[in-house]
Amino acid sequence: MHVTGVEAPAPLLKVDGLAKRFGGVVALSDVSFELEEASIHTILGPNGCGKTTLFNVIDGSLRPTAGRVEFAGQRIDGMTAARIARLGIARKFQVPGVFGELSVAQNLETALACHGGRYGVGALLRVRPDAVRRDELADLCGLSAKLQVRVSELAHGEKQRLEIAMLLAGDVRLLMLDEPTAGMSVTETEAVAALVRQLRDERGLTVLIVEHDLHFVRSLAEPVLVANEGRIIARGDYETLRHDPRVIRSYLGEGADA
Ligand SMILES: Nc1ncnc2c1ncn2[C@@H]1O[C@H](COP(=O)(O)OP(=O)(O)OP(=O)(O)O)[C@@H](O)[C@H]1O
Repeated sequence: MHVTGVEAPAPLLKVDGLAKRFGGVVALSDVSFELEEASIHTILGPNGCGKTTLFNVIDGSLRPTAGRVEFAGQRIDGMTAARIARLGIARKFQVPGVFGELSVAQNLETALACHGGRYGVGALLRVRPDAVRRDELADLCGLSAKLQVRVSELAHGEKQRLEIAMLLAGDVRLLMLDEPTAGMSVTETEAVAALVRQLRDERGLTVLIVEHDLHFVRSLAEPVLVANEGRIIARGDYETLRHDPRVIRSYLGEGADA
């Protein structure tokens, strides 16, 4: 619905006509979509459909062959990954990027010191940790009772949540998560879904997730983008999309009871 005279808010992320080729391989082809601020979207799609390439272009790891990416009204394709990160885009890879030999507290303090930007690497050890922010992040990822526990002793799901909290030590507006629930139990998966919703509801974060776990996508109950052969072929809520013949043909398969 469009109400005359009422401007829709500008999207936080705008992807327009994006294409990426690797020699003769077309990884992305005319991909366009927008993400509103404080929204959660999941990207579903078969292996090789271009999900990772899309993340790589958004976070500046790759330059697109054509098209543009705008973040908070600013064109970012072509910027370095470091500059894009400073603008407020954070990406979590599938394998938890945490320091196993350090405690939960030390991991969070390291992330805070790095994102502070005021300290050189050498000063990291001398800087007095911001205990208030550290404890706030520990609380966010549900690890307040495990601050002194060595991270290698945490469960897989706890490590994943810890890394998300570490990313939030910086000023993040868009969080990109690559299969955050891979290898998790149902309980752990639900804890990640709750955390993602909390980040959106309490911090106004925009979250873009690549995920194959349909239980997670379903329990999240947020809009889904379906990718196939380098294109976004459908967008909507999962309960509608799972009956869409294009989505069944390209991803879910006939007879899927997802
Ligand atoms: N650096 C590269 N050089 C050549 N081809 C590439 C490169 N990166 C990706 N591709 C190709 O681009 C296409 C999209 O790959 P991409 O990794 O983005 O898909 P994906 O949806 O993330 O797959 P998966 O779910 O398996 O991770 C594939 O055909 C892949 O082989």
